[in-house]
Amino acid sequence: MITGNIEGVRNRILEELEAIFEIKTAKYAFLDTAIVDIMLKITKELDREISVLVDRKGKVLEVTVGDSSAVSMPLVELRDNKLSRVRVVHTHPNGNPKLSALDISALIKMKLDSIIAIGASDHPQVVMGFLTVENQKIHVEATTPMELDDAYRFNVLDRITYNEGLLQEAEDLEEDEERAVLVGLDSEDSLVELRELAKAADVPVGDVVFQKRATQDNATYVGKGKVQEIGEALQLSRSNMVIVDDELSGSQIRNLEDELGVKVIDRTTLILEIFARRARSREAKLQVELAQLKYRMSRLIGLGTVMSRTGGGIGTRGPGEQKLEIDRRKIRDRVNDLKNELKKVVAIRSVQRESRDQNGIPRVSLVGYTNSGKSTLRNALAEMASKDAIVKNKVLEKDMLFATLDTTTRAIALRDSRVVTVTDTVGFIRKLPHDLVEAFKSTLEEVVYSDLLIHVIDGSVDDCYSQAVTVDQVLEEIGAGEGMRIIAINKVDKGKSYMTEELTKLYGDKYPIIEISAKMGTNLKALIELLSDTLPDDLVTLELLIPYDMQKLAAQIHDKGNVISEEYGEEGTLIQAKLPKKEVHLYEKFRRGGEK
Ligand SMILES: Nc1nc2c(ncn2[C@@H]2O[C@H](COP(=O)(O)OP(=O)(O)OP(=O)(O)O)[C@@H](O)[C@H]2O)c(=O)[nH]1
Ligand SMILES: [Mg+2]
Repeated sequence: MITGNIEGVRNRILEELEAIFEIKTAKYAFLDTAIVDIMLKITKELDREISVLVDRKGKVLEVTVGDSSAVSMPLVELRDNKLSRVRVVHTHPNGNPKLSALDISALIKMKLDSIIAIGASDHPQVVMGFLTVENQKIHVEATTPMELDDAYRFNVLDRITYNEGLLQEAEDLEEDEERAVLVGLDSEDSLVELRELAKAADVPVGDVVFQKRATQDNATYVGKGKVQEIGEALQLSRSNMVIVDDELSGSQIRNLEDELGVKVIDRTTLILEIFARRARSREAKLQVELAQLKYRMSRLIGLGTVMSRTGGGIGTRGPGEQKLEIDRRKIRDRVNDLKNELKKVVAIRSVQRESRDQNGIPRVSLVGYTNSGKSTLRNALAEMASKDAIVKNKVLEKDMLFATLDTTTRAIALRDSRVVTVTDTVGFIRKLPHDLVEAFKSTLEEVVYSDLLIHVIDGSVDDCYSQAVTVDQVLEEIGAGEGMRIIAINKVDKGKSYMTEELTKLYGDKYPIIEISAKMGTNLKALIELLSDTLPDDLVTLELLIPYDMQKLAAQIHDKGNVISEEYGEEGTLIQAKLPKKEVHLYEKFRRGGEK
């Protein structure tokens, strides 16, 4: 009996198909040539797919008209790690032998021995897909398209029994782990970065699909054909999630999810997710949650407008719409709570900042593209020049994006015993969602109020120039474009990209440039020297008379400042010295001529 979509199919054709049941296929071959001939002939006549179910002995169990997913499974018990002992061989009327997303999902779901597609054209080619095991996971392997003759010579049985062996040996096959297919339009570079972002969020990447086009498709971001390709990539790489390289509207997300049947998230959502995982201070956590909620709300509104445009008739305020309303209200409430809490935290912080201001300690901030080595540099400087042990508090330095989410400040000592604070900041990144720049403004406020910025650049990558420009843009945007700056070209131990020359052209006239390796400690002393030279001198010249019974104090002055002259008088030692401004109050009682 022929199954499937046989409506309107003439008896003559059905009879020809019936003949397939009588033809036995040799054990090792994928299908007998006579069967393939009939399948190809009828596919052409009907312009429909013909599908044949064959068991491992070469016996045909079913012949179906229509797509292969319509094949009904024989009653085979599918125990774990065992294949179904049947394979599906079918034609593709469009002539393309490549396995479709449906083919692959049938292979996996029915644990078929194999799925084999024959492109029905004047020059038919064959692709075979098999289940195998890779890294403790079920994996689909597909052959490249073969000529029919080669396909007949291919020993399918060998391959199947070998793979089944692998399946049986494998214990605890992991299946439900998240894995993503990345999709982008912009540039391949941007996709490389998206891959790094996915890594930072601990999401393995199954495959990458790129479409060169200038604008997004309003409905599905990429074009129709690409959506199908994404579907295939999902199946082939066994991924269960799509990450898109741009911001999507609520309706784009919904359309893609409908068509692909997996979770779809956009670049911003991914970045927010990473921020959420890395945020450590109360303030950063609040800011991230706020940004996430705002973003989610804007997507909900997107959905809402779609609904109200299509609605207006029956059931305009159906359960879906009401739920959206409730969601929106809940989010709005939470946003207000967060904003209030954030205000308090920010108030506390500005008090802290004021007290630091009064200390008169110059502030240095490390800025730079993510992964440029800011945290490594801050640690190295702190270790080298810290005055007390408390400063040893190490920050996360990982080869991951956004290892640092909080601005973390440490004190270090310069020449002349001057102390400066060095603040590590969040790494910048291209296409930083605007909401996020807003949300992080108070974290970056530190940067705005800094006396000097050290712009750390990973000089080992060719992308360094455009990364530096991105950083400049963000600095401009937050109002930190002016002011003193040192350009630190980092990672020189890894070798310099030719693009560092362009950096010299860009910055050479404006800022001092120094090449360093934060990791190896190369040139860090010189960097501290440069800092001492570049920062405004906050030393004050004092004339002091120190009584002879207070020689400890005299020793301290030698320690902390630069002694210009020293005379021994009747009442004590007359010292002229440069001392840090903030310590002036310690010597108030002994001052002679006052500040100079
Ligand atoms: N070879 C080499 N690697 C370095 C150097 N400096 C930093 N790295 C490495 O680069 C990676 C990133 O360093 P981080 O200090 O975390 O970079 P970051 O700029 O703080 O990154 P974010 O906090 O994500 O913005 C780490 O694996 C470091 O070990 C260097 O001078 N040479
Ligand atoms: Mg860092």
